[in-house]
Amino acid sequence: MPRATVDLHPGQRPDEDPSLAVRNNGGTPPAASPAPAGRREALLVLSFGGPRGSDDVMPFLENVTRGRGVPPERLLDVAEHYHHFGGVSPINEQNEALVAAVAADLAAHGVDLPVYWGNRNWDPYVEDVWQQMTDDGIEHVYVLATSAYASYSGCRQYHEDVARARIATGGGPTAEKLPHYSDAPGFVRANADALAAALAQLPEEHRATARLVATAHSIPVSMAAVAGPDGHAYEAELQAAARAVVDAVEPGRPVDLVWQSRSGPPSVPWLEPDVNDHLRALHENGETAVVLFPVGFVSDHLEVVWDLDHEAEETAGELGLVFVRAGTAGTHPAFVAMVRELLEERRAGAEPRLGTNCPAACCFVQRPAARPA
Ligand SMILES: CC1=C(CCC(=O)O)c2cc3nc(cc4[nH]c(cc5[nH]c(cc1n2)c(C)c5CCC(=O)O)c(CCC(=O)O)c4C)C(CCC(=O)O)=C3C
Ligand SMILES: [Fe+2]
Repeated sequence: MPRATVDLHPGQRPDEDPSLAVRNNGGTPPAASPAPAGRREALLVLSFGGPRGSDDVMPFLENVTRGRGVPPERLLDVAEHYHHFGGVSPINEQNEALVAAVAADLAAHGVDLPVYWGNRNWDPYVEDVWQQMTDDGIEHVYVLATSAYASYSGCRQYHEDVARARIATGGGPTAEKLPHYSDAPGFVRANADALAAALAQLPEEHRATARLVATAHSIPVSMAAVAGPDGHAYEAELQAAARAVVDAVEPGRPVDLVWQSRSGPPSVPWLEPDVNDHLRALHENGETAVVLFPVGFVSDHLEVVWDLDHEAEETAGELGLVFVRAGTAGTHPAFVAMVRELLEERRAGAEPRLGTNCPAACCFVQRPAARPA
């Protein structure tokens, strides 16, 4: 079966072969050569997408889960979460705000580069924005995925989105995905400031003792096993990010990493423990207050505003746990500046200091075949 992705060999550059979709350096540093002078370049913020109203919800969910073996009961459940907000996902507004903040920051720093936005699962689709960039004469695109971590869902699938868009448009600009950035100082700073603000919201008597709990989207155990070049990079990067965020607030304070928003059929194992089970365990251990910080998400997605602010908060309430949920990176100036730094590092052809590049072949997951209708 043909694959809709293109792998580069270590050290190979997309410029050498315009049919190659995504520059991916095979785990070696990118070639230390600056962007060719006069090349028309752009930044693309590439995201997940989300519905804009109730009529969009089911078609959006069908886009997300096509061929993924997600049971219909789970889909109806998640549809209800969206309907609770009038079918409007918060993610679109958040991406618009990020694009505006990044464009303003680039302009303020004299970087003359247009910023585009496209999604995997909903309008504006990546295929359409690719056509737009082609029509605008863009020759090369740097791709910022709105996901900070390794894994098929958070990294590899965004490479596939670019490849699909290039196939749909017969080429268009060459592209390189900026590295995932969970360890970039700007990302850590943004999350640390949010965590500090959340701690400050706690009643005084709980501030020093509240349990700090980082959360991230659960993924299937099989997907976690092949994340990153040596496997398990999703969990490892999350552990490191949770640690770094807490250390920036209060060095050495204990932190737990737990999982939220599991999907898929119950028969398929996903990363555990679930955040709600973890809250119960904390309560049994005598904890009285908890600060949750969703370091696995770059903005307050539906999973954050529903699964944490509604479900986890309710669990905490039942247990009598004092509960505060910290914010996400969003448009924190340090996070916005990080985007410029990642970009400038690549444009200058400098040795990369920030982020992690996945080798071309990692994070592949053998998907179950689509179920017959
Ligand atoms: C690792 C990861 C991220 C973080 C990295 C990244 O950001 O890319 C993420 C983000 C997101 N996931 C989102 C929404 C959904 N994810 C689903 C399903 C799934 N997610 C998975 C993983 C991840 N997902 C997986 C393994 C599945 C099972 C199906 C499959 O194998 O692909 C489903 C189907 C219903 C369900 O079962 O939940 C929905 C609706 C939204 C938009 C939210 C909004 O509207 O604000 C965002 C940002
Ligand atoms: Fe998801």
